[in-house]
Amino acid sequence: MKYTISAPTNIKPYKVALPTSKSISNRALILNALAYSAQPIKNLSDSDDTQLMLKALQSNSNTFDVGAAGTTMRFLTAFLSKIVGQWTITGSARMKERPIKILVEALNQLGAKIEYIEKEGYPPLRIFGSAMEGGALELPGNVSSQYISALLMIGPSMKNGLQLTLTGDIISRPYIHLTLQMMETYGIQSQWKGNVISVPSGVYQSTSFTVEADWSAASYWFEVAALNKGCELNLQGVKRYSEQGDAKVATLFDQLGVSHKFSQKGLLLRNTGNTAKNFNYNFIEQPDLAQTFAVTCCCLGIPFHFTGLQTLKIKETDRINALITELKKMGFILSSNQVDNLIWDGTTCDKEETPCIATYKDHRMAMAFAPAASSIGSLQIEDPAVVSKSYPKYWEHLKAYGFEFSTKE
Ligand SMILES: O=C(O)C1=C[C@@H](OP(=O)(O)O)[C@@H](O)[C@H](O)C1
Ligand SMILES: C=C(OP(=O)(O)O)C(=O)O
Repeated sequence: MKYTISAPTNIKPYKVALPTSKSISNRALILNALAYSAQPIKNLSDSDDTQLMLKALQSNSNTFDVGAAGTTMRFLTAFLSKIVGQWTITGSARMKERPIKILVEALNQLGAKIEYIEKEGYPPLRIFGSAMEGGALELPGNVSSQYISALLMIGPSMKNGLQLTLTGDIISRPYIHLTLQMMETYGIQSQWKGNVISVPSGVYQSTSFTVEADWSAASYWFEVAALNKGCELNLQGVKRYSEQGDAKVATLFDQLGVSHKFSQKGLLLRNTGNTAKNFNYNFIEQPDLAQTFAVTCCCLGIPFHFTGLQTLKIKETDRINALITELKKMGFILSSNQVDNLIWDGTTCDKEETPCIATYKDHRMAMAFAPAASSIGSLQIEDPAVVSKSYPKYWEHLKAYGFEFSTKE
């Protein structure tokens, strides 16, 4: 299925009921389970990734399919390792290509027993769960922070707690801080000094928890504001002092012609039209924002140099190549060292008349490209249902704002 999306003809102020964060929801579900808490989590995300976590935690089966949900795969692998029994965990075809060896080796060193069912280093996994000893461990911090968050959350349940020494350049740090901060909400205080994180052995306390709105989802609305002259939006539910690293989107978009103001009524965005000449940024702490910025900068004609993208190749798709291929259809020639950067120096080529954007089973490809209809008139988005991974109501909200849609099978 494909959507053909056309730019809104009438720009009117719009209030966006943002979805809540899948990252926070999935941590809350694991911490609630570890705390044996019967208290409900308020505002739990309606995303596929969170619904898959919920289903797994409520299931009586010993086999789990987590689809394309990275956090669900990584957090559940650690969680199941400390529960006595034999478990199988699998996922989508792409999940079977996303590495998990660092986490598996760490868990095995801490006393778990995990085997690869198909390819060494990748899901599916067979987990023989048991009580874990814990203790000191060295772990690369430069591949995925999700391995670290997964280990930290089960740290208190290990006999000797956990002392993780992170090696290499630590990526996605805000997600690790988010984990530690949520563990503290559930009664366990850890320490992060230099590259060592220490978690004491202990017992989580049951608590009520409310999930806040998702700053990564908010980024697509900053893009809408940047690409529509006269645009005024009111984003509901985002916290000003959030632990979500993607909250950085608000100040970064100043350079892309969007002002923001926190008020009692919500976060107010306004198109100012004042844009920078170039945009250079290191996305090491906000990897999920890279696609939003690449598409916005191209549409605004702002050359860019992005660094810190070393995790993009192992996400839902190889996001570096997906961006290069799809932006070319819109007339923009990008380049990359195929490791950690993405550059647009302003070079253009002929644009396809109505570009048909492939989404590679990646929700963020669909969400980042759709607002580009405002700058090129119209475009097509393939497999639009992918957005349900983090933001199921995205299309409904874009329609309500004024984008026009037609469907093709
Ligand atoms: O912990 C989390 O909730 C996440 C961590 C990040 O992954 P990496 O640590 O693999 O970069 C991020 O890209 C992902 O969307 C969610
Ligand atoms: C990378 C992402 O998710 P995950 O790694 O949890 O699948 C994402 O949502 O952009």
